[in-house]
Amino acid sequence: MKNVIVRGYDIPAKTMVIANIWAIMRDPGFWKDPEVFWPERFEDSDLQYKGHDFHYIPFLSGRRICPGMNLALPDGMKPEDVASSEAIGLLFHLKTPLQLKATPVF
Ligand code: HEM
Repeated sequence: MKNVIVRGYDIPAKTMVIANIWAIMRDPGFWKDPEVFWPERFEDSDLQYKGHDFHYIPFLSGRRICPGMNLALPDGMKPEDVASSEAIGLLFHLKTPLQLKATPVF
């Protein structure tokens, strides 16, 4: 590790640098009306969520990227079908087991 300068800022070796993802994903330089909830903005977009488009990183990027990124609800299952109530027992556990659908990335 060594001291570095990033965009004019001196970063001493061993400094913990935390990226402000909240601000990045609301940067008006990249996003039209960034504060507006407007999911349709993604409809005809080429943006990828896989950590290569650095202004759109809901699962982060790099080696600590979310490993659950490619999981989804099984076909035909709706969010309201996910039951989170517990069954009685010594330890609490989900009454209905969670189901996961994995999608290959490569
Ligand atoms: C829409 C759903 C999800 C979103 C937006 C999401 C987002 C994220 C983000 C941003 C991180 C990085 C956090 C950080 O380092 O500060 C992360 C990490 C992680 N996510 Fe997710 N996640 C989602 C679903 C899931 C699911 C379904 C699983 C597991 C079944 C999962 C497992 C993990 C784990 C284990 C990490 C830690 C990875 C590490 O630190 O190396 N996530 N997620």
